Amino acid sequence: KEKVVITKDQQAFMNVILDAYNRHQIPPDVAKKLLQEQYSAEENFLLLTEMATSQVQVLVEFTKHIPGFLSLDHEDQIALLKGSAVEASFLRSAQVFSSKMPNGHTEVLEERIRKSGISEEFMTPMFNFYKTIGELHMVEEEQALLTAITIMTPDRPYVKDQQAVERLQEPMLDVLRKLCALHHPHEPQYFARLLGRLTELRTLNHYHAEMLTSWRMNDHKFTPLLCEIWDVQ
Ligand SMILES: O=C(c1ccccc1)c1ccc(-c2nc3ccccc3n2[C@H](C(=O)NC2CCCCC2)C2CCCCC2)cc1
Repeated sequence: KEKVVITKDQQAFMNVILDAYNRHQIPPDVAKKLLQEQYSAEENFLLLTEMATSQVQVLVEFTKHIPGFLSLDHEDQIALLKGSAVEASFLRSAQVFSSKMPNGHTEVLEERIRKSGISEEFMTPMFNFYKTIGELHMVEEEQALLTAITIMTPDRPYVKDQQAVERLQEPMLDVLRKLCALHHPHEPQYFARLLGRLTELRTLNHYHAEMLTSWRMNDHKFTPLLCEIWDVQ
């Protein structure tokens, strides 16, 4: 059984990503707000668009600190951000949902989300994703790396130099694999399960526009940034 060793360079690389991740996260105050009271579908949709708009802004800041990102072709930088923003917001939502809350609060939060206005058909896949992410009990390094790996996915639409993106994603996958072995020594399949969540994310991404336009309310207003990111309107 070979000893898993994280090199000093990998540790430094990891710290850059973790530091950027912790500095660029909107506070999970959306959960607090939701626990306070039940809002109408319109108010919830507005809350979602506000949260998602500020999350895209912090996602750009986080991404700029991923080693090598700023040296990519500028159009590819945009293609990677555009291609990963929805997945990053579901990943962040899952992390907010599975964060430690006082007893019974998660159930209230789930109830509020179920009644928020999202159409029924998307509840199961969304909560399946949230619960399987919660069951992984990721440490923050794993959360930060998983978000960075999601962003640095070579086969997003319109990416021209996929090899350049692969070269940036690989070192992050290497560190993540080692971290999984170190933090979850009794779960040899943990790394594979983590990457399996990225496949689930792509499924959610696949029907995100339909999810948004099927919110149970009439005119759905989006900010210009979200129209761009969400492919709506
Ligand atoms: O329909 C959705 C969608 C979004 C983007 C693209 C396609 C569909 C769609 C709908 C809800 C949630 C969603 N799952 C959550 C889990 C826990 C806590 C809040 C959550 N939310 C929403 C939210 O604010 N998410 C933020 C979280 C920070 C990062 C940006 C996103 C609120 C919005 C107010 C009403 C209740 C849920 C997440 C997603």
